Amino acid sequence: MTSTGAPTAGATLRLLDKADKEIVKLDRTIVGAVYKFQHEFRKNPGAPGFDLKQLKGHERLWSARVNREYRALLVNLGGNDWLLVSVKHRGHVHRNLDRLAYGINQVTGAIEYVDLQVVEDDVLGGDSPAARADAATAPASDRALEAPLFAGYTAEQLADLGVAEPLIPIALKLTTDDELLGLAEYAPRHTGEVLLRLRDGVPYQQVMDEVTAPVADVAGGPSAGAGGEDWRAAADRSQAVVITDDESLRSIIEEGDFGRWKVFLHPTQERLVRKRYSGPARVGGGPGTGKTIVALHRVKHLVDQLPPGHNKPVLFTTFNKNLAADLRSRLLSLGGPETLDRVDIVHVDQLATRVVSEADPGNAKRRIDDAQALREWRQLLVEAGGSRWDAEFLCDEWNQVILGQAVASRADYFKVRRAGRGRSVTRPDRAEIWQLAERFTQRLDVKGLETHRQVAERAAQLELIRQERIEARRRQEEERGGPGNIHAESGTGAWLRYRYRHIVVDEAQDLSAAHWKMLRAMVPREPDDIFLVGDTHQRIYDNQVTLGSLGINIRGRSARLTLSYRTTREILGTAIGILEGTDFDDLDGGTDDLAGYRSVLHGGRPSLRSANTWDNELDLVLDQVRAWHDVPRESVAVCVPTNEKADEVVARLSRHGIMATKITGDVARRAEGVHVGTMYRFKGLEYRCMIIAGVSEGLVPRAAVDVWERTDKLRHRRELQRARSLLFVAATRARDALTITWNGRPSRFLRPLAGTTFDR
Ligand SMILES: Nc1ncnc2c1ncn2[C@@H]1O[C@H](COP(=O)(O)OP(=O)(O)OP(=O)(O)O)[C@@H](O)[C@H]1O
Repeated sequence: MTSTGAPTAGATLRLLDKADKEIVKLDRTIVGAVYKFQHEFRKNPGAPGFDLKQLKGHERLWSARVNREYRALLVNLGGNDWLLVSVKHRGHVHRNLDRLAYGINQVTGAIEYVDLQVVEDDVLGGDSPAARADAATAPASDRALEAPLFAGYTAEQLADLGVAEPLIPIALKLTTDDELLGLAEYAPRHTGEVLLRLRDGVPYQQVMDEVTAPVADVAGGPSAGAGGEDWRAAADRSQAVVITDDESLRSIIEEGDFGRWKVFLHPTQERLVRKRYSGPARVGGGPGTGKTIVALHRVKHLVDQLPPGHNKPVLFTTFNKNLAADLRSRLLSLGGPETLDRVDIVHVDQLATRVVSEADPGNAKRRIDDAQALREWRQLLVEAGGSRWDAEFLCDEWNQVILGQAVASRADYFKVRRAGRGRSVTRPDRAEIWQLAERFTQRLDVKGLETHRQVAERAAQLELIRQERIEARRRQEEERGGPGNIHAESGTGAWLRYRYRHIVVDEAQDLSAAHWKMLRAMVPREPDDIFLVGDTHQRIYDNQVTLGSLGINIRGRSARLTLSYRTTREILGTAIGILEGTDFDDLDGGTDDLAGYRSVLHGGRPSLRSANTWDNELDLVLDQVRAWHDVPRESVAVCVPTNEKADEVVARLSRHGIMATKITGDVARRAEGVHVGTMYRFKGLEYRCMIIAGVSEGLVPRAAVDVWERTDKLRHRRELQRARSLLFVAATRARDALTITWNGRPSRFLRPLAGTTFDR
């Protein structure tokens, strides 16, 4: 090893993705020494205590002393710019100098580091077939024992896909899935993704298109970085984070997996976050692919581009109050108060309420949701002595047709198109329905009630009027050669302007047409105006829209994330099984699917368990929760189809000394004990261990749904789809373990999982 005239000024220190995972496994005292090390190293890497040395035979790899026993391994990016790739015992470093491999990936252009000794010893197990086969001394007969998993590919083909070069010989010798999963856990992330996709049987070209091409693009094409000279630029393309203060490393290490999203964006996520879009953009993708993470980073990115000020030109909105509260705390953790100060975070119905209250400050009506509105319809029909129409149909007609298309009069209702409504109605039918709708609105008025949908429609209209006024003024001023979109409102002297400069929407699949109309009118049609993330496979409210027809044109600005960070491959397989045989839309009149959806995480198979009665099923739930005794209670959830069942689960767990809390609209993430709730409540949340109970025929889907089969086939299909998506959402909340239980007949949605082990 050559000693150097190491620099004396302060240094930039970055941390490579996965080095954190290695550090976290070290003894606590060593982790403490690493914190101290990074603090001192950033001040002066040349300080004698570090004994900074270039490793023998390595052009860019250096070692620095963390304590007596441990060494930090650092890649020098040029000058005083360093990348921390590993912390290892000094004995290991000395013994394995020729086994430490690093370089710039020829395809992704990112820096990768691999300790081949660790791969063989820890990942493959020193005596695994692959490790044995890798050793030059291994007898040929051993190597022939099992067929290698990637026998059908050449080293060159794997290299073209971007598999880390030093790992290719090992990859080609892997013979079991356990070895492959071990390698994927350790290897640079892209390598793991490629190999797992190939192993899943995905054709070579498809892996190239779906996994490699999106990342190769980031590097500016497959050969970017091939010269390998510009290591700083390569570091920018790598999954690495600059350690700016003492807290940054500590927060990654101590928050474990929960803190990684803040720093290690996948290149595909990063690109979506930073891109300039010429108009509205949409990011789709299956559960747990980081859509919310992308939305959070996007908001921060937009704020970072703003000129200084004290206003809030960025709106960050989502479907409900709990989710909005969650976005607020995560944005605070990501960007600090400076970011939060420039962002209006509010859920979409609250936003609509704000608009309506501003226009009509005296309005003291109480807002009710769809379920309460349906109850009002039922009562109205009882009081009216019945009708040919049932409450569900009328409620839907009122929401989708009368409110949805802003039908203001009887005459308009006679003319309105009812596209997408399964049951056709004649002119006399329309007269009858209109009369009932009028009675319904009067009833709400008298009771001082207003549905969220009514508020959203009214807000949309108010915002459209406001937008027309702004645009009219803008045109006038342009004619006069005046300024942009700030205008004195006639008569009042007040300034009238667009409410926001950028809007970012999470859970976009559940917003209604009225919500979109309102949002569209709140931002000028300029680049980066609307950025929405969502997954139509997770739509659990009946709000199918075509964004293009609502003035939100996402054509050509639509992307999809496919790598799940939450769910294991095993859970994902079960969840996808639930959706079998159904089609989904893309929010814009086309179709969407989960092609390429995958995970590199690995865990136990979901357990499917049946009981004779609900009471016995409650015992199964209790046993399962007890079996997860080593998991913090707050990371365990039980999800059931009805409120009553949620109460019963809470009661059963509590009776046996297990703290449990029912999650409601007001209580979610921070509730103490095991979280219990109906499926709707779990939207957007995640847990380490999850039980979905009560998945019996008659409950999932509700028995009432099949009534539509005879009278309204379209509606029947929609209701089934919604129930299926609800179960899908629930199943994909689980990070590590999933148990599904039922009593009596299992739900028809579990049928595609028949191949899975059903435990009795
Ligand atoms: N780049 C990343 N690095 C580490 N963790 C990540 C990354 N991206 C996402 N995650 C983690 O993956 C999990 C899922 O992310 P997120 O909630 O954003 O997914 P989503 O697509 O919005 O999911 P859903 O549609 O199910 O609500 C979270 O725990 C998040 O912290």
